[in-house]
This record gives sequence, C-alpha cells and structure tokens, in this order.
Amino acid sequence: MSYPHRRSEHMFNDIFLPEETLAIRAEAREFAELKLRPRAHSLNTAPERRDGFPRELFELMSEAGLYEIPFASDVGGRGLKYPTLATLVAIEELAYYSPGAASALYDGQAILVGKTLDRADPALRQRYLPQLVKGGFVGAFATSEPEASTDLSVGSMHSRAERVEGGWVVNAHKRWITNSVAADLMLLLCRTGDRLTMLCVDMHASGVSVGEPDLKMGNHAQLTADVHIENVFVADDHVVGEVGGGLRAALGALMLGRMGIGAIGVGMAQAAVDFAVDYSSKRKVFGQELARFQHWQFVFAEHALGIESARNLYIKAALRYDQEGQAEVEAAMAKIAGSRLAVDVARDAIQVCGAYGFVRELKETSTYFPLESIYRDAKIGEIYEGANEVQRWVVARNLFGRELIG
Ligand SMILES: CC(C)(COP(=O)(O)OP(=O)(O)OC[C@H]1O[C@@H](n2cnc3c(N)ncnc32)[C@H](O)[C@@H]1OP(=O)(O)O)[C@@H](O)C(=O)NCCC(=O)NCCSC(=O)CCS(=O)O
Repeated sequence: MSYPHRRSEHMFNDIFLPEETLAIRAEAREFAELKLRPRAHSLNTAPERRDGFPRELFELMSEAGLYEIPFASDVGGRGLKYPTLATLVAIEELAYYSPGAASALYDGQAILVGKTLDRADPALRQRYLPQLVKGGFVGAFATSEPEASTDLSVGSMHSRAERVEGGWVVNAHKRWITNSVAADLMLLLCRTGDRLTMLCVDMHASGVSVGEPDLKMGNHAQLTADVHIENVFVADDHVVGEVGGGLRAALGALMLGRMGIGAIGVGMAQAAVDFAVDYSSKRKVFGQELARFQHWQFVFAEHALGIESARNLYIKAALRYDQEGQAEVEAAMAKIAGSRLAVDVARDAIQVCGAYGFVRELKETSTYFPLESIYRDAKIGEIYEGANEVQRWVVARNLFGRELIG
C-alpha cells in the first residue's frame, strides 16, 4: 500500500514538549518507518503461533537503543529528564504501524516488566535492569488468572507461594500472559498468606510450563498464553519490593502501562484518520469526493479533536509522573480517552472507506490495507491493563472521595 500523509504533522503541535522528547519522537518515528513498517502487515495479521514471537523486531529495537529510553544511566539507560514522557511518545510512534508489537515489546517489556524492576530493591534492579536495557532477555508480567484480572484482591487470587527456608515455593496458574512463550523471566503476583507479593521467576526453571498462544481477535503480534508453575523455588532475593507489597508493585507499573495504552490508542487513531482522510479526499461518489459531504467532515473533525485531547492527556499524565512520581487519575483518563478513541475512529474510518476499509489484502493488485487490523486491534485497549470501567471507578473515587465510592 502507499502510505498516507500524516495529518499530525500540521494538525498537532508538540510545542510544549522538551527538546529531548522531540528528539525521541523523531528517533522512534524513523525506527518505525524503516524497521517496523515493512513488517507491520505480517505482524498485525498473521495468526498467533508458539514460534511467532517477533524476535527479529525485538533485537532491532534493542540494537536501536529503544529500551534505553525509559531508564536512568546507572542501568545503561539514556538518563533523560522526562523518561516516562519519552517512553510514551516512542510507544505512540510504534503503535502507528503495529499496536500489537508496541503493546508486547514496549508496553509489556519496557514498562510493565522494566518499570517494576526499576522500583525493586537495588540488588535485583542492578541484576536484571541493565540486561533488559540491552535486550538481554524477554520478560513477562503475570498478574491475571483464569478467574482474576480486574479484581486482583487477595480473595480472588489462587496462585500462591509458601514460605520455606531461604525463599518460597510457588504454585500458580496465570492467564493472558504477554510474551510468556518467549520469556526468560516473569514477574509473578501471588498470595503469600493474606497479602500479595511479587516474585521474579526464572522461566527456564523446571516446573514452569507455557501453553499454546491464544488465538485472539486482534493484537496478533502480542502473544499471550497460560503459564503453569508447579513447586518452583524462588529465593528471597527474588522478591520484588516487600513481601506483602505485591499489589502496590503491580498497580504502580500498571498505572504507567495504562498511559501506554492511551498512547497506543492515539497512534492507532492517527493511522486510521490519516488513511481515511486521504481516501475520502480522492474517492468520488455521486460526482464528488466523499470529503465534500458535510457528514464526513464533521465525523473526522470530531476525531481530530479526539486525537488532540487524547494525545495531550497521555502527555500530561507522563509529565506529571516524571515530576511528581504519581498520576493515577491522569493515567486512568489517558487510557479511557486513547482506547475509546481508537475504537471509534477505526469504525468510522472503515465506514467511509467501505470495502477498502474492510479488506486486509486486495488480491487483484496484491495491495495491503491497514484499517481491518486497526479495528481488530483497537478493542483490547478498552479491556486490558484495567478495564475502562475500573478506570472510571478510579476517576470517580477521586471525584467523590473514597468514603462514598470505596
Ligand atoms: C480495582 C482497583 C482500582 C481496586 O484497587 P484497591 O482499592 O483494591 O487498591 P488500592 O487500595 O487503591 O491499592 C492497593 C495497593 O496498591 C497501591 N497502589 C494503588 N495504586 C497505586 C499506584 N498507582 N502506584 C503505586 N501503588 C499503588 C496502594 O497504595 C495499596 O498498597 P498497600 O496495600 O497500601 O501497600 C485495582 O484493583 C485495579 O486497578 N484493578 C485492575 C487491575 C488490572 O489492571 N488488571 C489487569 C491485569 S494485567 C493485564 O491486563 C494484562 C497485562 S498485558 O500483558 O499487557
């Protein structure tokens, strides 16, 4: 396919972003154009397979230094002043071509795994984070279970670790675990008595097994699978944070992950708008271009407004986090706005493009079309890393107060 002009070039001004963030956007965009774009169609449409982990892309991302962006220089990172902001801008650029790859290889690897390790105790952090920054291992972040995901309370969690001398013996069954088919290390949330604890588990230990990847509606580049852990020993020095502090560790990382989902939604929405605006500016019906119909002008003007708002929201969430170390409400809002926008834009973009929106590959001309996969990929944003209903709850309890809302 021929790629459309990016409307964000003249519609969105990064005027208040620091120079370092602008440089990261340019760098990530160049990487996405050169390395991701040629692989995007296959990544976004090939069905999930156990041997389908996009290792080549993972290695290209490592070589390009993309995993250095979120971290401080003592672990080999860039040592940026606004690392979260830079990370989110990079994730938006990756998601423009492949939301699934952006989600698995950046949100999952760099944010959920990387940022959790970043806040682990110094020895564990130094042991693993420099390796992650160099692309030395694939990580997985495991909170969800067959019957626990939105509700991560102790009562709903079945995975558990029992105290033994020098550490813990773990028995667990986790579900929807991103990157697990290729993971070397997994951060596991489990019960330790009446509290939850996060443990760092060697995925090559005997007793760890990973199922076949799930066949999902979208995000095919993001492989998820069940993980079973039977009587695996985890030493005390592989507890992430404090014993009993696992939910705090998980929710702290998920808060950043939710900003990432917001940025992914913006990248997808921008890609869909760019394609649809190009198409509707050229395609004639009843003697005039689709874009001349006021209906479509209003629809896409609303979506331009939505992109402007959602992009500014994730930027604000990241900036606040970089300055104050907390941005729970902004992260929740950024996730809702970006993920909802992606679904809405993808639906309307397909509608205006008709069959050229619905098709994945036109056989007559061997041409690929992007909207079909964007529509499929968009839906999960409203669900994972804390369903949008939970995000509304987070906003509401800040609005009304915990005494009333809980
Ligand atoms: C539904 C919830 C919002 C309910 O939360 P709770 O009221 O049960 O929890 P809190 O009392 O608010 O907090 C518990 C604990 O965590 C600490 N905490 C909370 N927020 C933060 C934060 N932003 N940063 C750091 N720490 C935080 C808080 O201080 C408490 O610590 P202590 O107990 O005092 O030590 C909540 O349960 C929720 O958000 N649920 C959704 C869970 C979720 O996102 N599930 C998705 C799982 S992962 C996934 O989808 C796939 C990932 S993928 O592969 O991409």
